[in-house]
Amino acid sequence: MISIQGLNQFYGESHTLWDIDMQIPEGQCTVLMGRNGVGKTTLLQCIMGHQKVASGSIQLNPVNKDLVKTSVEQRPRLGVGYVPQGRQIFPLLTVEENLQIGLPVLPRGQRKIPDYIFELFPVLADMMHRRGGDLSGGQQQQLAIGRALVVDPKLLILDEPTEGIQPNVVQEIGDIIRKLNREMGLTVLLVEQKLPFARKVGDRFCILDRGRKVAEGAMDGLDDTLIKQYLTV
Ligand SMILES: Nc1ncnc2c1ncn2[C@@H]1O[C@H](COP(=O)(O)OP(=O)(O)OP(=O)(O)O)[C@@H](O)[C@H]1O
Repeated sequence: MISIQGLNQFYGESHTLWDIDMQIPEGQCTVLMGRNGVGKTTLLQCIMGHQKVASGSIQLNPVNKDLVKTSVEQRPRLGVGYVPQGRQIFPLLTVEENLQIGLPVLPRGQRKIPDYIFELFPVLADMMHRRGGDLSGGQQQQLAIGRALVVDPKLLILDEPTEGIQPNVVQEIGDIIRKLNREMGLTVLLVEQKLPFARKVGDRFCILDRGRKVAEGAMDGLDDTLIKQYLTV
Protein backbone atom coordinates (compact mmCIF):
# COMPACT_ATOMS: atom_id res chain seq x y z
CA MET A 1 0.00 0.00 0.00
CA ILE A 2 2.87 2.32 0.91
CA SER A 3 6.47 1.88 -0.08
CA ILE A 4 8.94 4.32 1.49
CA GLN A 5 12.36 4.57 -0.06
CA GLY A 6 15.48 6.46 0.97
CA LEU A 7 13.57 8.94 3.12
CA ASN A 8 15.55 11.67 4.91
CA GLN A 9 14.11 14.47 7.01
CA PHE A 10 15.66 17.41 8.91
CA TYR A 11 14.41 19.81 11.57
CA GLY A 12 16.59 22.76 10.60
CA GLU A 13 20.17 21.44 10.87
CA SER A 14 19.10 18.37 12.81
CA HIS A 15 19.02 15.22 10.67
CA THR A 16 16.08 13.31 12.19
CA LEU A 17 15.15 10.50 9.76
CA TRP A 18 17.96 8.67 7.98
CA ASP A 19 17.55 6.68 4.74
CA ILE A 20 14.29 5.03 5.78
CA ASP A 21 13.11 2.14 3.60
CA MET A 22 9.82 0.67 4.78
CA GLN A 23 6.82 -1.25 3.45
CA ILE A 24 3.21 -0.94 4.63
CA PRO A 25 1.55 -3.96 2.98
CA GLU A 26 -2.06 -3.65 1.89
CA GLY A 27 -4.64 -5.20 4.22
CA GLN A 28 -2.20 -5.58 7.12
CA CYS A 29 -1.76 -3.74 10.40
CA THR A 30 1.80 -2.46 10.78
CA VAL A 31 2.97 -1.16 14.16
CA LEU A 32 5.73 1.44 14.19
CA MET A 33 7.71 1.11 17.41
CA GLY A 34 10.74 2.56 19.15
CA ARG A 35 11.73 4.54 22.22
CA ASN A 36 10.75 8.17 22.82
CA GLY A 37 12.19 10.65 20.36
CA VAL A 38 13.42 8.17 17.72
CA GLY A 39 11.29 9.77 14.96
CA LYS A 40 8.02 7.81 14.86
CA THR A 41 5.70 10.84 14.85
CA THR A 42 7.99 12.62 12.40
CA LEU A 43 7.73 9.69 9.98
CA LEU A 44 3.92 9.71 10.18
CA GLN A 45 3.96 13.48 9.63
CA CYS A 46 6.13 13.00 6.54
CA ILE A 47 3.56 10.53 5.19
CA MET A 48 0.79 13.03 5.93
CA GLY A 49 2.72 15.95 4.42
CA HIS A 50 2.94 17.84 7.73
CA GLN A 51 6.74 17.71 7.62
CA LYS A 52 8.92 18.46 4.63
CA VAL A 53 10.96 15.55 3.27
CA ALA A 54 14.56 16.30 2.23
CA SER A 55 14.92 13.28 -0.07
CA GLY A 56 13.29 9.96 -0.86
CA SER A 57 9.86 8.82 -1.93
CA ILE A 58 6.60 7.66 -0.31
CA GLN A 59 4.80 5.69 -2.98
CA LEU A 60 1.07 5.17 -2.39
CA ASN A 61 -0.46 2.22 -4.26
CA PRO A 62 -2.58 1.26 -6.06
CA VAL A 63 -3.17 4.92 -6.96
CA ASN A 64 0.52 5.11 -7.90
CA LYS A 65 1.28 8.53 -6.39
CA ASP A 66 4.46 9.73 -4.71
CA LEU A 67 3.09 11.50 -1.62
CA VAL A 68 6.26 13.60 -1.40
CA LYS A 69 5.11 15.33 -4.58
CA THR A 70 1.49 15.66 -3.47
CA SER A 71 -0.16 18.49 -1.51
CA VAL A 72 -1.31 17.94 2.10
CA GLU A 73 -4.95 18.39 1.07
CA GLN A 74 -4.66 15.52 -1.40
CA ARG A 75 -4.03 12.83 1.27
CA PRO A 76 -7.66 12.38 2.39
CA ARG A 77 -8.80 12.41 -1.24
CA LEU A 78 -6.30 9.63 -1.99
CA GLY A 79 -7.81 7.51 0.80
CA VAL A 80 -5.47 8.24 3.72
CA GLY A 81 -7.06 8.91 7.13
CA TYR A 82 -5.04 10.27 10.06
CA VAL A 83 -5.55 10.21 13.83
CA PRO A 84 -2.87 12.54 15.22
CA GLN A 85 -1.01 12.26 18.50
CA GLY A 86 -3.01 13.91 21.27
CA ARG A 87 -6.20 13.46 19.21
CA GLN A 88 -6.58 17.19 18.40
CA ILE A 89 -10.30 17.37 18.95
CA PHE A 90 -11.78 20.87 18.65
CA PRO A 91 -13.01 21.34 22.24
CA LEU A 92 -15.58 24.05 21.52
CA LEU A 93 -17.18 22.32 18.54
CA THR A 94 -19.82 19.64 19.06
CA VAL A 95 -19.16 15.96 18.36
CA GLU A 96 -21.18 16.32 15.14
CA GLU A 97 -19.19 19.39 14.04
CA ASN A 98 -15.89 17.61 14.79
CA LEU A 99 -17.01 14.70 12.60
CA GLN A 100 -18.09 17.06 9.82
CA ILE A 101 -14.61 18.65 9.58
CA GLY A 102 -13.44 16.13 6.97
CA LEU A 103 -16.58 16.15 4.82
CA PRO A 104 -15.62 18.94 2.38
CA VAL A 105 -12.98 16.67 0.78
CA LEU A 106 -15.78 14.37 -0.43
CA PRO A 107 -17.79 15.02 -3.61
CA ARG A 108 -20.85 17.22 -2.92
CA GLY A 109 -23.46 14.46 -3.02
CA GLN A 110 -21.55 12.27 -0.51
CA ARG A 111 -21.02 14.75 2.32
CA LYS A 112 -22.77 12.77 5.04
CA ILE A 113 -21.31 11.11 8.14
CA PRO A 114 -21.60 7.35 7.37
CA ASP A 115 -23.95 5.45 9.72
CA TYR A 116 -21.39 2.72 10.41
CA ILE A 117 -19.33 5.24 12.41
CA PHE A 118 -22.15 5.40 14.98
CA GLU A 119 -22.41 1.61 14.99
CA LEU A 120 -18.67 1.38 15.75
CA PHE A 121 -18.87 4.17 18.32
CA PRO A 122 -22.39 4.34 19.82
CA VAL A 123 -21.17 6.89 22.35
CA LEU A 124 -20.71 9.41 19.53
CA ALA A 125 -24.38 9.14 18.62
CA ASP A 126 -25.35 9.57 22.28
CA MET A 127 -23.14 12.65 22.63
CA MET A 128 -23.68 14.13 19.18
CA HIS A 129 -24.55 17.63 20.43
CA ARG A 130 -22.09 17.78 23.32
CA ARG A 131 -18.89 19.74 22.96
CA GLY A 132 -15.72 17.81 22.12
CA GLY A 133 -14.07 19.23 25.22
CA ASP A 134 -16.74 17.63 27.45
CA LEU A 135 -15.78 14.09 26.35
CA SER A 136 -13.43 11.81 28.32
CA GLY A 137 -10.03 10.92 26.84
CA GLY A 138 -11.32 7.58 25.56
CA GLN A 139 -14.40 9.18 24.02
CA GLN A 140 -12.21 11.82 22.35
CA GLN A 141 -10.05 9.06 20.88
CA GLN A 142 -13.16 7.41 19.47
CA LEU A 143 -14.19 10.78 18.05
CA ALA A 144 -10.73 11.24 16.49
CA ILE A 145 -10.93 7.80 14.85
CA GLY A 146 -14.51 8.48 13.72
CA ARG A 147 -13.43 11.80 12.20
CA ALA A 148 -10.63 10.07 10.27
CA LEU A 149 -13.12 7.47 8.95
CA VAL A 150 -15.56 10.07 7.62
CA VAL A 151 -13.54 10.37 4.39
CA ASP A 152 -13.78 6.60 3.77
CA PRO A 153 -10.02 5.91 3.93
CA LYS A 154 -8.30 2.80 2.59
CA LEU A 155 -5.28 3.44 4.83
CA LEU A 156 -5.72 4.54 8.44
CA ILE A 157 -2.73 6.05 10.26
CA LEU A 158 -2.90 6.42 14.04
CA ASP A 159 -0.31 8.04 16.31
CA GLU A 160 -0.35 6.42 19.77
CA PRO A 161 -4.11 5.83 19.96
CA THR A 162 -3.87 4.45 23.51
CA GLU A 163 -1.85 7.30 25.01
CA GLY A 164 -3.44 8.63 28.20
CA ILE A 165 -6.43 6.30 27.96
CA GLN A 166 -7.86 4.11 30.74
CA PRO A 167 -7.07 0.37 30.45
CA ASN A 168 -10.69 -0.74 29.81
CA VAL A 169 -10.99 1.74 26.93
CA VAL A 170 -7.59 0.69 25.53
CA GLN A 171 -9.09 -2.78 25.06
CA GLU A 172 -12.10 -1.27 23.25
CA ILE A 173 -9.87 0.82 20.95
CA GLY A 174 -7.84 -2.32 20.16
CA ASP A 175 -11.01 -4.24 19.26
CA ILE A 176 -12.10 -1.44 16.94
CA ILE A 177 -8.74 -1.22 15.17
CA ARG A 178 -8.82 -5.00 14.65
CA LYS A 179 -12.34 -4.82 13.31
CA LEU A 180 -11.44 -2.02 10.89
CA ASN A 181 -8.42 -3.97 9.72
CA ARG A 182 -9.60 -7.58 9.66
CA GLU A 183 -13.31 -7.26 8.96
CA MET A 184 -13.53 -4.01 7.03
CA GLY A 185 -10.25 -4.43 5.15
CA LEU A 186 -8.55 -1.14 6.02
CA THR A 187 -4.77 -1.10 5.90
CA VAL A 188 -3.52 0.26 9.24
CA LEU A 189 -0.27 1.92 10.30
CA LEU A 190 0.00 2.88 13.94
CA VAL A 191 2.59 4.09 16.38
CA GLU A 192 2.34 2.20 19.65
CA GLN A 193 4.56 1.92 22.73
CA LYS A 194 2.51 -0.68 24.63
CA LEU A 195 3.82 -4.11 23.69
CA PRO A 196 0.71 -6.20 24.54
CA PHE A 197 -1.43 -3.82 22.50
CA ALA A 198 1.00 -3.90 19.56
CA ARG A 199 0.97 -7.71 19.64
CA LYS A 200 -2.80 -7.83 19.83
CA VAL A 201 -3.56 -5.57 16.89
CA GLY A 202 -0.44 -5.86 14.72
CA ASP A 203 0.43 -8.25 11.91
CA ARG A 204 3.83 -6.64 11.42
CA PHE A 205 6.23 -4.43 13.35
CA CYS A 206 8.78 -1.88 12.27
CA ILE A 207 11.29 -0.45 14.73
CA LEU A 208 13.04 2.91 14.55
CA ASP A 209 16.12 3.78 16.59
CA ARG A 210 17.69 7.24 16.49
CA GLY A 211 16.02 8.03 13.19
CA ARG A 212 16.94 4.81 11.42
CA LYS A 213 14.87 1.73 10.70
CA VAL A 214 16.59 -1.09 12.54
CA ALA A 215 14.13 -3.99 12.23
CA GLU A 216 10.86 -5.02 10.62
CA GLY A 217 8.93 -8.22 10.07
CA ALA A 218 5.98 -10.35 11.16
CA MET A 219 4.80 -9.64 14.73
CA ASP A 220 5.74 -13.23 15.73
CA GLY A 221 9.37 -12.30 15.09
CA LEU A 222 9.40 -9.49 17.66
CA ASP A 223 11.58 -11.38 20.15
CA ASP A 224 13.17 -10.56 23.50
CA THR A 225 16.48 -9.57 21.91
CA LEU A 226 14.84 -6.88 19.77
CA ILE A 227 12.67 -5.75 22.68
CA LYS A 228 15.67 -5.40 24.99
CA GLN A 229 17.82 -3.71 22.39
CA TYR A 230 15.33 -1.20 21.01
CA LEU A 231 12.18 -0.95 23.09
CA THR A 232 12.75 -1.24 26.84
CA VAL A 233 13.97 1.84 28.69
N1 LIG B 1 8.93 20.45 15.44
C1 LIG B 1 10.14 20.00 15.80
N2 LIG B 1 11.25 20.79 15.69
C2 LIG B 1 12.47 20.34 16.02
N3 LIG B 1 12.72 19.10 16.48
C3 LIG B 1 11.67 18.27 16.62
C4 LIG B 1 10.33 18.67 16.28
N4 LIG B 1 9.50 17.62 16.51
C5 LIG B 1 10.28 16.63 16.98
N5 LIG B 1 11.57 17.01 17.03
C6 LIG B 1 12.70 16.17 17.47
O1 LIG B 1 12.83 15.14 16.50
C7 LIG B 1 13.13 13.90 17.16
C8 LIG B 1 12.06 12.87 16.81
O2 LIG B 1 10.82 13.26 17.41
P1 LIG B 1 9.47 12.46 17.21
O3 LIG B 1 8.40 13.20 17.95
O4 LIG B 1 9.26 12.19 15.79
O5 LIG B 1 9.81 11.11 17.96
P2 LIG B 1 8.85 9.97 18.49
O6 LIG B 1 9.57 8.69 18.26
O7 LIG B 1 7.50 10.11 17.89
O8 LIG B 1 8.79 10.26 20.03
P3 LIG B 1 7.59 10.10 21.10
O9 LIG B 1 7.45 8.64 21.31
O10 LIG B 1 8.14 10.80 22.31
O11 LIG B 1 6.37 10.76 20.52
C9 LIG B 1 13.25 14.21 18.64
O12 LIG B 1 14.61 14.42 18.94
C10 LIG B 1 12.45 15.49 18.79
O13 LIG B 1 12.96 16.24 19.86
